Amino acid sequence: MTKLNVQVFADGADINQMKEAYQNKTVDGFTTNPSLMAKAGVEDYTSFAKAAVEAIPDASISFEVFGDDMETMEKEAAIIQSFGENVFVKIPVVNTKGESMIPLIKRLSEQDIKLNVTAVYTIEQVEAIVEAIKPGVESYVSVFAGRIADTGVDPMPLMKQSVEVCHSKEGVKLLWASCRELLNVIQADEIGCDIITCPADVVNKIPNIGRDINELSVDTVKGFEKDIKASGLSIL
Ligand SMILES: O=C(CO)[C@@H](O)[C@H](O)[C@H](O)[C@H](O)COP(=O)(O)O
Repeated sequence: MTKLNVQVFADGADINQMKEAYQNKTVDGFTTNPSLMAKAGVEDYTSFAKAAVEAIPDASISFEVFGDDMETMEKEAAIIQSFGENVFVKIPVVNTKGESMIPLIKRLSEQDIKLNVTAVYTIEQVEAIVEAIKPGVESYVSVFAGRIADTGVDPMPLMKQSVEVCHSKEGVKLLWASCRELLNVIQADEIGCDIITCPADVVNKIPNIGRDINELSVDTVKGFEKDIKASGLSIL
């Protein structure tokens, strides 16, 4: 398989899938978010996070605050940070009212809290976040490339510029969020992006990287043949 420089994280909140990916060493780290936790049926945030950290004691794992104001987020950040050394606290760059969370990001980073700043869509946001982070504190900037692509806009120019800005500060890594397909892993790798977080279906396709495309026609018709046999259908 082609050697990747980009680190691949698993994006999800299914504890069994997370444990399996950790044990099989298929990914380098993990990210969760409130929507993924709801989808996975998480019933108790703290129990879920503690169980995840117990199962994954030494790989990066991000948990997001739920609050919508800086005071609540700051209290939640202290709790999330206490879950483990390998935990990154996800803070959105703005709240639901569109208010900037940059003052909080600066305050938390100054306390050496490892942050994953999320919901990032513009180079101005990337610049402000990187400016707010304390040099040397390991931190991620999560740019939602897939959701940008969902609007019909090519995210690549922003991702390339973001690599430059993030790497201008010691400790800051660019994280490609909302990955849509395996091709995004290759794109992230080629531009020098540090991390891409992928849903399980993309993680499962990683072994396909470097596969000989010439084999695919025969494989495809074999698949059709299998389904024809299973269906019992015939033309003649
Ligand atoms: O942790 C992060 C980003 O740091 C991720 O969980 C991030 O929230 C997710 O990749 C995105 O929310 C997924 O986006 P989408 O596929 O739902 O559009």
